[in-house]
Amino acid sequence: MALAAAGRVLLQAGSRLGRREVVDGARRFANKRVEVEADEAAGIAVMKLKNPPVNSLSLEFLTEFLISLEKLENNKNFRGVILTSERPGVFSAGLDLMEMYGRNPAHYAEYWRAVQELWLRLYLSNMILVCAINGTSPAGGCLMALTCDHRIMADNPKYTIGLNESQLGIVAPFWFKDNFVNTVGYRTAEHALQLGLLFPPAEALKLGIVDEVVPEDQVHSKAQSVMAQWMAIPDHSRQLTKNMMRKAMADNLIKQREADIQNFVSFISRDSIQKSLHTYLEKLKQKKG
Ligand SMILES: CC/C=C\C/C=C/CCC/C=C/CC(=O)SCCNC(=O)CCNC(=O)[C@H](O)C(C)(C)COP(=O)(O)OP(=O)(O)OC[C@H]1O[C@@H](n2cnc3c(N)ncnc32)[C@H](O)[C@@H]1OP(=O)(O)O
Repeated sequence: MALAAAGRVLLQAGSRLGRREVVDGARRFANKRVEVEADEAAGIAVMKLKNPPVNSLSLEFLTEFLISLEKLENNKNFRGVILTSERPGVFSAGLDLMEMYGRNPAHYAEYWRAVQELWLRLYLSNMILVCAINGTSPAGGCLMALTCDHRIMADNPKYTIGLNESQLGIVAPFWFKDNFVNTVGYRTAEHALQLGLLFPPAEALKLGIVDEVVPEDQVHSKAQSVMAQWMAIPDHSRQLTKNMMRKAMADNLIKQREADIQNFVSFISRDSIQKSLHTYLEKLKQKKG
């Protein structure tokens, strides 16, 4: 119920944005920040993150992404989604720092609800989610990948993935942590989260953050072939199994959703945290100069 209500709010927000949907022979639809190549006959869609310059998860992006995902969820012909970046090199730079810096509490609350919604929708999706990680994927970008059923990363040592929040002076919330612990195990998570480590593909593979590393030009073909393997499993048994594995962790957030929002708002509003974000943003700017 809570999920459905939040979804409606996002849909309303989406229509307020007034984006015109572009339909190309019923096989492609796009809003400004997400491009969907939908092959209804095959039952597979490719969702491309398209929020330049670095696919940060801004409120507008989250709204548009959730609307696109819901369209696919509501069409029973779609059984699988491949998530990837339209801009090879960066899968996603994670949460949009500008949504968490210098805003008011009401904005922080709205933003955090949308971040929760993204995680819940992806984590509990009945569809098969394969992540084709064709670039760097820190923090919220890594979290998006962690919600998927299978992760394939491009073999480029320049790309990294992980939960680096502590390096920014912020803390990965409990549900980021739980998703990470369930993927890599407690000790690895404890170590990586405290240090805010980002891992290149080979190390990410060793730790189980990703399932496969393939040459950069094969990420998409590999994602398609993995999807074909998963599609061969009957939906009902796969979905029931997925739900059995994931429901408890998602319920844990659902039951304390409002408290988690309040925690986030009071944490992110602290002067000390705003100062840390300011310093980090300055560092990102200086890197350029
Ligand atoms: C007790 C606890 C209770 C409650 C919990 C509370 C806690 C808070 C937890 C919040 C969780 C947050 C998770 C996150 O996702 S935080 C975001 C982490 N992301 C990063 O650290 C990535 C930062 N970016 C980079 O490292 C690089 O940009 C990247 C490697 C991705 C790409 O490099 P490239 O050289 O290609 O581009 P840049 O020149 O660096 O960037 C281009 C412009 O984009 C801006 N930028 C980059 N990342 C972000 C971002 N995440 N959000 C907003 N903007 C971003 C960058 O500043 C450049 O801007 P301009 O200078 O061009 O204006």
